[in-house]
Amino acid sequence: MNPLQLQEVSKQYGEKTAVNRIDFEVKPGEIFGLLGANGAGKTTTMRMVLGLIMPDSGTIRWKGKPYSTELRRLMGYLPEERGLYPKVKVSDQVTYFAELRGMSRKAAEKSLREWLDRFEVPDYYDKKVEELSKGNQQKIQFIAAVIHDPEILILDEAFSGLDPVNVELLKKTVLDLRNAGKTILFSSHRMDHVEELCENICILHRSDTVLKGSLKSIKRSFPRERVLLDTEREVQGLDRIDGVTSVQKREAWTEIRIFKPEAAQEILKAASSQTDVYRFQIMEPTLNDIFIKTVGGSHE
Ligand SMILES: Nc1ncnc2c1ncn2[C@@H]1O[C@H](COP(=O)(O)OP(=O)(O)OP(=O)(O)O)[C@@H](O)[C@H]1O
Repeated sequence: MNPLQLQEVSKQYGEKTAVNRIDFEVKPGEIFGLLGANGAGKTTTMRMVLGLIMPDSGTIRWKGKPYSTELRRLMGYLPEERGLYPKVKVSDQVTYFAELRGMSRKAAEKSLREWLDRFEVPDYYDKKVEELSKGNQQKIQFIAAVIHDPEILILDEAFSGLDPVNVELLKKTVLDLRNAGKTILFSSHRMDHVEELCENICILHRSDTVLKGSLKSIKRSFPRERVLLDTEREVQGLDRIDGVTSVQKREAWTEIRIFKPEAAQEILKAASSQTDVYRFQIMEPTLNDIFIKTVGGSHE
């Protein structure tokens, strides 16, 4: 039985449907991607998973059981709206959160020191939150979500505000947590992060589920409409090939958008008849392409 199961879960705010019959399960050792444009229903879904709001209909089960306050200890949450107190010391603040989730003060202090060492910021222990940069406050918020070693972790825009080095650090940490068997619900507008981390995804659009399944199979179900071409000399006439939508020269290659699969072979023919071809690749769509195709143009 999977640790997190949602069946036909719906939530209304007055006349407004925020989430409409959402259905998914997350396995242990899995990072599940919850995606959607602004206002699609992601936060509402996460708040229901956390037991902060109750669904109007449908069921949510945590390790096979309905909600109880005991579950709070099982769950860790990194909210999109960060909630640290600026004037309070990191150690007081994080150990307080940990104690709320059932940890002893001593164990929380020990764990906090270990996390700060891991994130290479041991001296933050005695600092006030307001003394830290935004990105470093984010690391502390992350530690506050995981310090009590939760089994189910809900991460909403976990890497926002972080520089590329810190993004890698936190990404690796999330992968380590996955490898340790945690069940992770991951929401982000950064499709490249979702692509790197998630095995299965669900895309919401105006409260409805519009795409769900493994990232691999979703990608295979979309046409390949991008060709990368690198040649000795510039190839003439690519934009006149039937089925070509656009030709864009990048620094190291040319990217050609097509809407007919046959156009790819015509591109190769044209290129090899004119010059040496170093690279010709028909790319599968990126998650970004898929997202824009699925919800683009008509979100809130
Ligand atoms: N407390 C509330 N009262 C009334 N309407 C709400 C409330 N919370 C959310 N909504 C509405 O429910 C819908 C879903 O909102 P939700 O915050 O879940 O979206 P989201 O996918 O998390 O968006 P974002 O990417 O912008 O964070 C929106 O139309 C929103 O206006």
